[in-house]
Amino acid sequence: MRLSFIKMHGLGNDFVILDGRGAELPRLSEAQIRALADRHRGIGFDQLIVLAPSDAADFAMRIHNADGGEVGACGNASRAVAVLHGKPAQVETAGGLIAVRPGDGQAEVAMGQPRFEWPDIPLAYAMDTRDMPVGWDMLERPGAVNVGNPHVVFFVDNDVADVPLDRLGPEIEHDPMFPDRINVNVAQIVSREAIVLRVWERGAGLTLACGTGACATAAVAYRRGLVDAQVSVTLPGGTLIIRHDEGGGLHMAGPAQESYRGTFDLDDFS
Ligand SMILES: N[C@@H](CCC[C@H](N)C(=O)O)C(=O)O
Repeated sequence: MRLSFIKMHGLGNDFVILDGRGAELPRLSEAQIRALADRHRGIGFDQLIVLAPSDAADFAMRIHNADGGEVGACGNASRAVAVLHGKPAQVETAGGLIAVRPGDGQAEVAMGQPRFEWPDIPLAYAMDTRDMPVGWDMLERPGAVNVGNPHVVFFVDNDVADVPLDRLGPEIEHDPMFPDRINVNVAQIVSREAIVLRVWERGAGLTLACGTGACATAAVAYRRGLVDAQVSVTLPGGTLIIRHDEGGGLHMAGPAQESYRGTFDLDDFS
């Protein structure tokens, strides 16, 4: 079966989007998604995004990591989908309803309320999620939050590039403390308005940017009183603006672009 796809990215975090809003698409297996995600033998992407009709919103967005697993949220893909849709919309995700508003080559997303209760992250057992009494090597006392997907956030004094995230990221992602695994954020607070961030993404590894990681980091930093309600978060792929509204809801703004369109034969990836 031949399928059309749209390749997009947000700050270099890249996606293959299958648009099933008009016609029903076959459900891809985890093995098929992994094969498609392979950057040498497949198309290559960090996340596969499948758009579908929704009874609860304008449309639904299903998100799969490169390892095939389905997850609740993807900030950068939400902006990409907003740009593709071309007008404001409510979008149903497994992590909840979000509202997207596209602009010229960029989009804003109302991501909803951050959740800080330990069962909501989830953690394996009760713990203060504002300042967790745990550590891995030089990464200590993180905060945790669920912004539609689970994140742990470490703050470091030095350059985030000095942290061996390729080694510590997978170790923390798979720690039994996180029963659903976890996205691992390492952040440096530059000022009350600016954060520098690197992210090891659950199911995708090191990416050039993670929108939910930026939201999670801003939320944990704001909860600790380290930053103002609006902050810029600079990742290897570029900068996002994250804002807390008066009700505590998170808003993300930043660029997203289409790269190219193509087709593939699903039988080649079975
Ligand atoms: N790249 C994304 C996050 C994608 C999902 C994440 N890896 C997870 O497993 O929850 C973003 O921009 O937020």
